[in-house]
Amino acid sequence: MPPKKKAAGKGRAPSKRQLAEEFPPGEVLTDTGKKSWKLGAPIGQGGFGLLYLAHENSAKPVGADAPYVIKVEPSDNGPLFSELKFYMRAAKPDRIQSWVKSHKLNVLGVPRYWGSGLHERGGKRYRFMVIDRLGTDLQKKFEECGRRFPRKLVLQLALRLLDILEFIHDHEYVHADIKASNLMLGHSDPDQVYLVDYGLAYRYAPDSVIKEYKEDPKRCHDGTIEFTSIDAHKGATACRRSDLEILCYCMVQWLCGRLPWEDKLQDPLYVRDCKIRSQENISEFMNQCFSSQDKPEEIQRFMEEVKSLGYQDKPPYEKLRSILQAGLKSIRAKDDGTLTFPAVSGAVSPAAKKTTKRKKAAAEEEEEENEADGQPIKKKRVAKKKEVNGVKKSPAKTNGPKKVCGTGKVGDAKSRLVEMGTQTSPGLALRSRGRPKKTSA
Ligand SMILES: Nc1ncnc2c1ncn2[C@@H]1O[C@H](COP(=O)(O)OP(=O)(O)OP(=O)(O)O)[C@@H](O)[C@H]1O
Repeated sequence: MPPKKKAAGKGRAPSKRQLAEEFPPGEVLTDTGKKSWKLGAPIGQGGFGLLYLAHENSAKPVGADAPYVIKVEPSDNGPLFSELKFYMRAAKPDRIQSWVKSHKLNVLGVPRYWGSGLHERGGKRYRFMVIDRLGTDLQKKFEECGRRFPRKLVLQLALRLLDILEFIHDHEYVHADIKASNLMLGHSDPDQVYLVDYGLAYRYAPDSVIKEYKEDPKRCHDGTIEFTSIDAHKGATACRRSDLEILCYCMVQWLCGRLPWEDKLQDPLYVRDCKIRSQENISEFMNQCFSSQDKPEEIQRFMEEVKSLGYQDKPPYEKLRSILQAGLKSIRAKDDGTLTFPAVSGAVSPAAKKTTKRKKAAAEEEEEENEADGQPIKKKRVAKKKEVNGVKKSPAKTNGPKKVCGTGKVGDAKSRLVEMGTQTSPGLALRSRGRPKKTSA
């Protein structure tokens, strides 16, 4: 990550973090490999930047069928930087292709990286990254399905996620923020699911040397509060077992609608203790979540297996797959490669909370600035004007997990978007992927 901005001197106003301005369709960006890309309509907004449809540069305008997206952020914000590192190390198309081949997969749900670079406009510098364009996010599907996914679908999603996790773990990274709003269906193939948002991804084994377990009180509860791992609650950096533990909580939420600690997400110690207790007595946890007729035995077995993993252990991916396959067999289902979402209209849920590495860094940076200015440390901000480039926007609805401990700026940016549509489609108002506005811890 580029160096953090130094704290402003006493008496100086805190420096303002920039959000990317909206570029007009047709803007041409040239990547570090000298390849030119043309921007189309913006289709999403993240914490610090915008996401546009894109195509290789040509005389034609970029249409609704564009196969790529470009994420653009002001270059001195830095947040795209760590995500970019992941994509450059792990997600080059030939690397993914050879993994798919050697592991006999049909597809691997990691968006491919096509290029990146710096772009200047109006005297400002922007960082950009080109990746595959994807479709709807699973949080939206979850809400549409009345916050329940059928067992077959959950087991299929978990099988896809095991493939993805095995790949990213093998490339020295853990994701650390798996959840429905970070899972997106393919744009051209909605039966594929992709894990996105590597802003929190952590390189747990740089140059194959696995990090030691170490608790850092400043990092406690990193991640999305309802799903984050016990390791993260304790302030340890994420490891391979953390990703699997997070996956367990996602599966349980998808199956039964809610996790037992969801009523008190504003109390991270309570959430941590509930998770510790559930791990100590998985059978009791299952009783809390499921009725005796609905209890999915494979989830309990999966959780027992994950619980047995040490901090540095490599997960037994194949064994975990076979547990999920046994679950499918027990309901006389097969992983037939089709993801079927039942059509039920569901209510929008209360949002949960999260701290991301990038937002936490931003919060810390802002704290430094405030401290240096002699101002009280604020983690929550009042929403700012809801306007993008002169166009008034309604605040985005939050239908997914929220982030804890922010500057408020991410929420501000997202609150300028309108939530619409079922796909990230051009012409629709921008919306966030169910990633929620932040609140203070
Ligand atoms: N590859 C993609 N194809 C299509 N839409 C995408 C893709 N990746 C992300 N999006 C959409 O763009 C929005 C912004 O994504 P982005 O990863 O920048 O933000 P975020 O994850 O919500 O925020 P942050 O990473 O800053 O926490 C998402 O909410 C999603 O709807």
